[in-house]
Amino acid sequence: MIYDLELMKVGKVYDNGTTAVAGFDLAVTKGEFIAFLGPSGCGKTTTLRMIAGFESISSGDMMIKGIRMNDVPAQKRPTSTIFQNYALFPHMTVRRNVGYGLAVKGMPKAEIDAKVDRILATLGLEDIAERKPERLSGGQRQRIALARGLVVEPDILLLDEPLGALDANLRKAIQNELKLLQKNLGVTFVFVTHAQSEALALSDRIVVMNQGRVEQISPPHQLYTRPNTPFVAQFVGRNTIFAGTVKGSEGGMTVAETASGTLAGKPSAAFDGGAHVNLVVPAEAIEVVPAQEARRERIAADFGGNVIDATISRFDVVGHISHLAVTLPDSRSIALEGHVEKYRPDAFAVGSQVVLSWSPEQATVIPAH
Ligand SMILES: Nc1ncnc2c1ncn2[C@@H]1O[C@H](COP(=O)(O)OP(=O)(O)OP(=O)(O)O)[C@@H](O)[C@H]1O
Repeated sequence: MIYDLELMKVGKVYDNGTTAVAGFDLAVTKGEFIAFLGPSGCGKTTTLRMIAGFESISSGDMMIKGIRMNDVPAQKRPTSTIFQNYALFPHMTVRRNVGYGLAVKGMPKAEIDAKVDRILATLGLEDIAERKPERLSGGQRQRIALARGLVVEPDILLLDEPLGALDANLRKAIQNELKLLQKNLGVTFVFVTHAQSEALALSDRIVVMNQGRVEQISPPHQLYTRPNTPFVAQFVGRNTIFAGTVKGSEGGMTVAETASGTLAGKPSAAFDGGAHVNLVVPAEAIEVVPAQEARRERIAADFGGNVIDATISRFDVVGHISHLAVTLPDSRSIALEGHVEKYRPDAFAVGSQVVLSWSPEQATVIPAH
């Protein structure tokens, strides 16, 4: 199979000796929307720049449509890049900004005009075609940058935090537009972000990076519900992690002994008895029951043994949502929420005892390291 983009053990060591990226493996099919997600400094931008050709590749191979690109200069690669600041030319009209990439390639004017008109129409920019970008809104400038990237008909569009300069509401609106546009055009997008909500909302698959390495590559839902590593469990979603050692297996679930008792979850790999593991429990999976109502054994039976005692340490109602904080016996605090009908203020007073439980299916057991 020929992929649109392939990274094979790609690495980057900067001249000062900094290893920014190591052993990066990824295969992207045509039309996929891929996000690189990770904390500042994890190597997302470096990887994007190596794909674009703005940064040399220190080791490994990078292929686009089966052709090795390591030594192909940036302007000869079938990629376009959109930067966070959009890098628009302030003195040029929108139309000239969008057509610039075609003009430098020496394309005849009539052909440029036809392509520019088409992309301006696709992005709803016809009405501002003769204006200059400095007089336009952030959202409009973002669309112009997108038009400029797409007009050259790249195989792969590379986007470096392209929504970072927009305010929260506009960001949401443009996210939806971007996703629709990408699906309609069928162009492969590789997108860098440190905002997990953006990666989860937009991508077909997310590459989570940490200290120059790939931690996990998964579709959003899987990444959110089934983290493979302790880093991903902490970085994505709202998970509580219980460290423990494996006792055995029961009905396909791994049972582990933890400081909070014997807990069970779905294994992410095969574990031997005694193996050090982390049991990852998403906040969404946790049920809170007042202790006086709680018939502990019944709940333990219903939830495959997963029961922990806790104390309510905060309770606020915002609109129709109750926001709870519960304190575990080991002093950790977990923030939870639910409809006010489910978590009623009178039943969950601050200081009252509660029982937390979750179904083992919804917890994931991962290696501790
Ligand atoms: N030109 C450079 N020379 C030396 N080191 C660099 C250079 N550019 C980046 N680095 C280092 O490489 C590592 C990865 O940086 P990179 O910019 O790729 O991370 P990032 O995940 O994109 O971060 P951010 O979200 O802050 O942009 C960091 O340790 C950074 O300090």
